Amino acid sequence: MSEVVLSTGGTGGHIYPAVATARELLKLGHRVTLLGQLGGMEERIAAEQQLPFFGVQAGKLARSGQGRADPRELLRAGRGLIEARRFLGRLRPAVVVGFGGFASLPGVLSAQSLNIPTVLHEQNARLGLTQRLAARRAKAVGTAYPTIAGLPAGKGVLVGMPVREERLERAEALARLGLDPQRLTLLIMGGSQGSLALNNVLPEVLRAALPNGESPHGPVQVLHACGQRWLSNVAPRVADLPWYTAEGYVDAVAAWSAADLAITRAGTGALAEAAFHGVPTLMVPLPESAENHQLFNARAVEASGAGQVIEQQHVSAQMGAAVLECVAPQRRRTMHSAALARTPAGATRRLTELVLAHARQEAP
Ligand SMILES: CC(=O)N[C@H]1[C@@H](OP(=O)(O)OP(=O)(O)OC[C@H]2O[C@@H](n3ccc(=O)[nH]c3=O)[C@H](O)[C@@H]2O)O[C@H](CO)[C@@H](O)[C@@H]1O
Repeated sequence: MSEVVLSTGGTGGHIYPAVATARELLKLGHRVTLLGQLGGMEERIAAEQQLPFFGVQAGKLARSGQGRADPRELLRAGRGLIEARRFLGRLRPAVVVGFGGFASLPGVLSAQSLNIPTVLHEQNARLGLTQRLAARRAKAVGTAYPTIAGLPAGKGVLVGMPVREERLERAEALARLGLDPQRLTLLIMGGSQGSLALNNVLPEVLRAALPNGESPHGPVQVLHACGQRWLSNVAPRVADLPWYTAEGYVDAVAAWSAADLAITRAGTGALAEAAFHGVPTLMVPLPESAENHQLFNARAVEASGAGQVIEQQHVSAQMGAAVLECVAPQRRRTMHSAALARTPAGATRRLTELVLAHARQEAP
């Protein structure tokens, strides 16, 4: 049995893979602690999931990946390093796993300074800032994509992105969501908060592209997960369209099980779920994502044949035609197979195995 510390925080994209790995380690009889920012989202999620948590201060080393950091943030980062070092020095875990994001930095760098083995998980197709600082001294970097920009040679091991490996029958999923089984289902999912840029244009673009919800390849319905705070803006604009449903937040397992095609941002969480469910995606990368990593994610999926990139400034002009092309049966089948070929099934298990392979053996 090993003591494992999982260092994570900041956004769901960094936290949920850590939670999945922690659960798998517990199942195997190991001890785990989540290490993150005091008062961060990770502290709340750890409590909900009943996982032990240790909080330290954390600070951003750069503003959105560019520019100089705020000196107060640097001070917090420095204090976090001292606090994490003290904690790890006492606990002496067999391995520390870093999931990226500024909140994971104190745990990973202080583990490396104490010669505790570290393994990283990079969720995006471009190595994030925290991971760049830690990759050279890490034992290995588990990756969600086959090729990662900025990764030192010989460190990467493709494990995939941990996702909820649950699937519903299409008919059951459609019934749960109150959707019509006779229509193809187009899911719009902008990320956990929705996407203002997609919300602003897609209702009108799709109204024009799919008159009465009809396409040359059969009737289509839209399920638009627009984000809770945008619902009062989006819902009235589609209230007269019986084939267009706007929801603040949808049950992701049901939505992906029902979908035949999706329009998404290019966060790895959503893209990995799309692959698990075999759903082709028209991806609109978030231009403001740190160091434009979503464009790297989207290009990787596009290269696999499972999706198509439409940059944000071209959504109004190009999305309608792209949807009509992708509902054509032959194109949809090809993209569906390419999506399934990217399945992240087993990612949690593979990452856990990688972590344990580098854990220091306890003295007999
Ligand atoms: C803005 C930003 O920088 N986002 C990053 C963040 O993703 P972030 O966590 O913001 O977004 P993702 O697309 O990765 O995941 C969104 C998650 O929300 C769920 N969902 C969404 C809407 C809904 O109605 N119901 C629902 O359940 C989706 O199923 C998915 O699991 O971390 C990811 C992994 O490091 C990165 O790839 C993303 O680029």
